[in-house]
Amino acid sequence: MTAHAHRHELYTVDQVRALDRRAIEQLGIPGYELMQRAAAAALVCLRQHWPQARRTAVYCGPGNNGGDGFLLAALAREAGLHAEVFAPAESRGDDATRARREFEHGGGIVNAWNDAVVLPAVDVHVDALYGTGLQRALAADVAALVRRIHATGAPVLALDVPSGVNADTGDVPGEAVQADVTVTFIASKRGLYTGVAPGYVGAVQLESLGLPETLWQNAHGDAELMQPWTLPPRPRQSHKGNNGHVLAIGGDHGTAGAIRLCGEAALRGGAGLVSVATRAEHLIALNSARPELMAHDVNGPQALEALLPRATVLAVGPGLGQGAWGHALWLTALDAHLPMVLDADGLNLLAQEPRQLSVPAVMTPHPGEAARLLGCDTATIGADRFAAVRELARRYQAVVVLKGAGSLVADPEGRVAVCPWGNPGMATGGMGDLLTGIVAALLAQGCDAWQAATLGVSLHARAGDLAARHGGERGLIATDLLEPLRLLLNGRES
Ligand SMILES: NC(=O)C1=CN([C@@H]2O[C@H](COP(=O)(O)OP(=O)(O)OC[C@H]3O[C@@H](n4cnc5c(N)ncnc54)[C@H](OP(=O)(O)O)[C@@H]3O)[C@@H](O)[C@H]2O)[C@@H](O)CC1
Ligand SMILES: Nc1ncnc2c1ncn2[C@@H]1O[C@H](COP(=O)(O)OP(=O)(O)O)[C@@H](O)[C@H]1O
Ligand SMILES: [K+]
Repeated sequence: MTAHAHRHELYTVDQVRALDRRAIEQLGIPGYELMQRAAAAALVCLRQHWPQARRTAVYCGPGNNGGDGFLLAALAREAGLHAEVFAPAESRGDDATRARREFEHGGGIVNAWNDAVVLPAVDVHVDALYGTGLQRALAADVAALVRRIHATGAPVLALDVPSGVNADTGDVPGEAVQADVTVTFIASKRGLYTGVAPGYVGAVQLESLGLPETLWQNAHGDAELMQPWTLPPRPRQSHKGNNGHVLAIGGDHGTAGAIRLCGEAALRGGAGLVSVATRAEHLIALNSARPELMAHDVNGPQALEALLPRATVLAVGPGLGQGAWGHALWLTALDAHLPMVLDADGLNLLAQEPRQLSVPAVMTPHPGEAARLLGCDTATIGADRFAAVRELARRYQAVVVLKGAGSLVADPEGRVAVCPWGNPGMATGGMGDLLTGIVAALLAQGCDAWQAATLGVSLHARAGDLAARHGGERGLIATDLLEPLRLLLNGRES
């Protein structure tokens, strides 16, 4: 393991607990010392982010997260800051109880919390209510406290995890603290990076608490955080035949846009040739809008079969529909045994008619499509996106992208990568069609399914961020991503 390689790894709560135990038992560092180090690191973080802050309020829960908070308050007082502590519950456990006493022995006062308490005017609120031990939705009185904290408008530093966020899954079963900064200890918790959690964590800062690198050796996480990379430059002698031929299949009546976006993204993703198999009525518009696309009138399976021998990768689904035309093309495409990306109605048809996919295959469901494929509702998908994406990959023996904030990619063996890029400007029609085209183009250029899916997701999300940086999130449209995508693909923008 290279230095700090664990920083790219994401851990489950159980794995984090095992690391804590390892630090205590194998390195001989007592839990209370870890708590002291966490508090010290949190104070440094607070002063870095809010150097002018003089008045703070620290909200301490019953467990060790609350213990971190008491010790932070004690250190803040020693450093000359005003730190007012509110504890909605009694402390439990030796370390948390000891931390509370240490704060009180230093002259600190612990204010009980009830609805009548008036929150002081502070520069920063510190959330030490719950960390990795959160078991369920915040109780009504704590949820009310959280709302009152937010209503003050002052910034919030969350210790380890914003309270109310499930650090394992990224789910928020009730109310949660909306942090500006989350300082997280020892290891990155996987739940902070996907689903609704990214809306609560703010900037995440990992503090390793001075623990030696040996702690993480042979203690791999459950998932990996994607790192920015791209394909190497093309060989000078490259010709279009070396770069694959994507055949995009879709665009039923009224949905020509979806298949055009997919095709254009495959071109900008570097495919050597891109053909589109679609309805006759779309040909003129497609040809005039993007002459580089080879648009074919495909009225049924036979016409599609005629195109298959020249294709190296299929992109199946954007605008395909679920009618007789779409279904017939879908069956023909799946029987072709070519590498493929399956999206949109390609996935909806699969949900209705489950079958084995040829290898390599990449599936790109959003949570709604994932729910149809797994026969559950979208809330179940959101409650544990890691479990959902793994189950899809296992069941269909494909690489699966579960889209949405913090997109996940899983392979059938359970490997998972998490995308830290992307923004809400991308929540607009057509963005998914682009991803399908990009992943197909990468498969066409020789990537395996895992590489194509992870690189495709990362380039797509980073292109979204680059486009939003220039023009803002609202009003961002799918085609805005095509030029930044090309820059990123060629390593021209980081
Ligand atoms: N271990 C270490 O070495 C280090 C740990 N560190 C810190 O410890 C944190 C983990 O501490 P923790 O395990 O004590 O869990 P924590 O989140 O404080 O809560 C547990 C308490 O809350 C309760 N409870 C849970 N959910 C609830 C709910 N919704 N509503 C009401 N109650 C609820 C639960 O009670 P129960 O559900 O069991 O009845 C239990 O009493 C970690 O995030 C980090 O900050 C650092 O100091 C570095 C070293
Ligand atoms: N809030 C967000 N943060 C990050 N990425 C997002 C967000 N909303 C949408 N996206 C991304 O945009 C794409 C939307 O795809 P999809 O839902 O299939 O849209 P469409 O079907 O309209 O093309 C996905 O890649 C998704 O991850
Ligand atoms: K917290």
